[in-house]
Amino acid sequence: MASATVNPDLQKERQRATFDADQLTYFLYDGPANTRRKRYLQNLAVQETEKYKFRPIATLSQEQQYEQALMRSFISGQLEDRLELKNAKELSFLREAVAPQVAVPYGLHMSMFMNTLETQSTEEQKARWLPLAKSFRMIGTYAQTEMGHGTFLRGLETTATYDAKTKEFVVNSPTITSIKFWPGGLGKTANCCIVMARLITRGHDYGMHPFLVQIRDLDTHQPLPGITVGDIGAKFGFNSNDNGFLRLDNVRIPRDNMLMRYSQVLEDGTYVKPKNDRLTYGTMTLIRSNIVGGAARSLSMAVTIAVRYSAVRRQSEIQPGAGEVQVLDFQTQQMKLLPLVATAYALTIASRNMAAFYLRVRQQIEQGTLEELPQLHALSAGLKALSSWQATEGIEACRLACGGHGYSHASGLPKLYGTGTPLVTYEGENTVMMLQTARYLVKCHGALQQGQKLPSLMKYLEQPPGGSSGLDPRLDLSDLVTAYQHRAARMVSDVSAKLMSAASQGQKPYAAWNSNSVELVEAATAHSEAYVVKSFVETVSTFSGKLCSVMETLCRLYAVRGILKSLGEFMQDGYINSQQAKMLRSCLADLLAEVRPNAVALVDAFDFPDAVLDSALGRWDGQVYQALYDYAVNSKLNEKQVLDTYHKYQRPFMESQWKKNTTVAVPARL
Ligand SMILES: CCC/C=C/C(=O)SCCNC(=O)CCNC(=O)[C@H](O)C(C)(C)COP(=O)([O-])OP(=O)([O-])OC[C@H]1O[C@@H](n2cnc3c(N)ncnc32)[C@H](O)[C@@H]1OP(=O)([O-])[O-]
Ligand SMILES: Cc1cc2nc3c(=O)[nH]c(=O)nc-3n(C[C@H](O)[C@H](O)[C@H](O)COP(=O)(O)OP(=O)(O)OC[C@H]3O[C@@H](n4cnc5c(N)ncnc54)[C@H](O)[C@@H]3O)c2cc1C
Repeated sequence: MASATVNPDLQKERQRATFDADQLTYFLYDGPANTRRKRYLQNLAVQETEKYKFRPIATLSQEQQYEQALMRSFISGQLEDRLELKNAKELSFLREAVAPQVAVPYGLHMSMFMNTLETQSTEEQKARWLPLAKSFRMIGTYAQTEMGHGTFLRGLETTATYDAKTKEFVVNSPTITSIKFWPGGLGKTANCCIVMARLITRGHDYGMHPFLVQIRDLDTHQPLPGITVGDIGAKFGFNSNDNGFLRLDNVRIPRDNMLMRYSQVLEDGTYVKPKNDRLTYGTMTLIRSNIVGGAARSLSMAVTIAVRYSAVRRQSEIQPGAGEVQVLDFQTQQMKLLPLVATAYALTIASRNMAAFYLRVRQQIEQGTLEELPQLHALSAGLKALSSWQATEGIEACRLACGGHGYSHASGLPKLYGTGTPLVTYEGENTVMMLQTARYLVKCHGALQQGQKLPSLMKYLEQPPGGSSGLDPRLDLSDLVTAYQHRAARMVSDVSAKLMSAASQGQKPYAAWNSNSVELVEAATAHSEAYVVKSFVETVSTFSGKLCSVMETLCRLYAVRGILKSLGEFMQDGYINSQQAKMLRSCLADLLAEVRPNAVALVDAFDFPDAVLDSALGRWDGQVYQALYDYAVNSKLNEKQVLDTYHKYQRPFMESQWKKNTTVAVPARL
């Protein structure tokens, strides 16, 4: 990433780094060869996309955004074919550079639709559908959420009623609230979808199951009879995606359009139960695992922008008369940004472990072993929630840390927030996800009380209550992990005790659950944080040399900042005492100062090309003022010096005001 003139402050930042940022980049992208390949693909994608001179997406109408997103996918498709790309990671790097932070209408086809076909269809169904889906003859989406229900899946109202006479299902949206609402790409792009509907056969309702429903003609793209489909209108962000609605009026589909890998309906209408009825939820679990990595990447982009800008931005003095300083030299600015750099790395590492765990359990499921499914569900739900909360809050904090220019779309930060914040809601609303994790934690606690052994991830709950932390100013990494585990174990134990005590006083379990749900969410958050800290510590311990010491410092910063944010939870049972709390506060200041010289190198290591950051403030060369000026000059409003609106509205308005006082003498020039 060479540039003719790099801002001297950024240049100095890079020279003063105490470690080789490339080594960290190699870690992030799995070695030098893969890094070179990633750079090659992204450079190519950027060069190709630049030819189209796309206008910034924020300046476009909803229709234009949708059109631009489709064009970007078209460019990506051409490149993918030319390069014969198959590898999932390579595809994701290419697509990231062709459509940076653009929610493309085929997103749901390529993720949830394909995955549901692959994991929930029989071999015969796969043979029938996958070639059509892979060649984009079928373009699908995942239609689960309805107007009335997104979270409570047992409340879905869409029905698929089996008609044994014709060997068909009749799929129906019986009420306004049963209309499918929100699925990505559903409005205008998809010609079919997985409809999640309540299966009814022989008069019995078996709950939510997946069905393949064609909604548009494969040739004319016109909606089929019985289908009312469209776009749901402008949203907070994501406007390049045609999130849609779908109303099904007694639409008939063949029996074998039900995805029958796990449960089946035989020709005579007999229902065959799955081994575990939660297997139907499998696609959501995959996407939740992926969201952890997506959240980490969005936050990494935001901190890259904010840290580089803070190194370039000079404003105010620290020492009177000594000249204006880089705003990154203010301790308060370091406090805003450096823990977020640490968070970006912490989540990146956790997401890798999450992905590996997902793959392992998925392989077991393929072989019919479901033992680790509850653990996978609990971990993916908790990490999905934690990572998307931390990333969303972090992106907004980065925007605020960039002052006025952060508010401009030129900063790239509003776009990151717009595509980042729905992660909190979709694929399982975060509070609801934390409560799922809490449900598992309480179960584990109960199992422990009965003397059962816990799975490895939960072993830490076995530690005896009480005790005190060994934390001292050396901030031993294992002491930090133990502190997080102790806090989570204590919170799980406390809230479990409350539930048991409520039960012994005759309170119904559901009522006790609800009246303790704030604490349950807190306990699940503590558990998820303990996992992230442990993953971070275990990973940095595998580094060596200067990189190791830089990453250990960053890891300490993440952990110490987290303790101080929730200090009450660590001190409640006296595990951390007030002396240690004081000590941690001064350690935090030291850690900020220690990370400061490496701040720019740490974000450089994420290796985002400028086009991916799409930010005037986050440019690699630091030429932010020229970029901001270019962005301003290119505003649509500047295309003409005097706009038609001047004659249409402004002038008549001014004249109406002049009439009120005709005696004012108006000079030719002011
Ligand atoms: C790019 C992306 C675009 C976006 C796309 C979307 O948003 S698509 C739309 C995304 N929409 C959403 O994400 C919707 C979010 N809502 C849901 O996922 C569910 O309705 C629910 C989990 C909230 C409750 O479900 P419920 O009422 O059926 O559950 P319950 O609480 O009564 O628990 C029963 C048992 O099931 C277990 N279990 C649950 N889930 C899983 C799982 N995945 N795996 C394994 N197990 C699971 C649970 O642990 C419990 O086990 P236990 O303790 O009995 O042994
Ligand atoms: C950009 C975007 C894309 C989407 N894409 C798709 C898609 O492709 N396919 C699809 O099917 N859906 C999609 N969705 C829908 C999404 O999955 C749902 O919005 C999500 O699951 C949350 O459900 P909800 O909207 O019903 O929220 P609600 O459940 O109504 O949440 C409202 C509030 O109620 C609280 N609440 C609800 N239940 C509980 C509970 N049990 N305990 C405590 N609090 C509770 C929540 O915490 C929240 O604060 C998308 C949504 C968005 C924003």
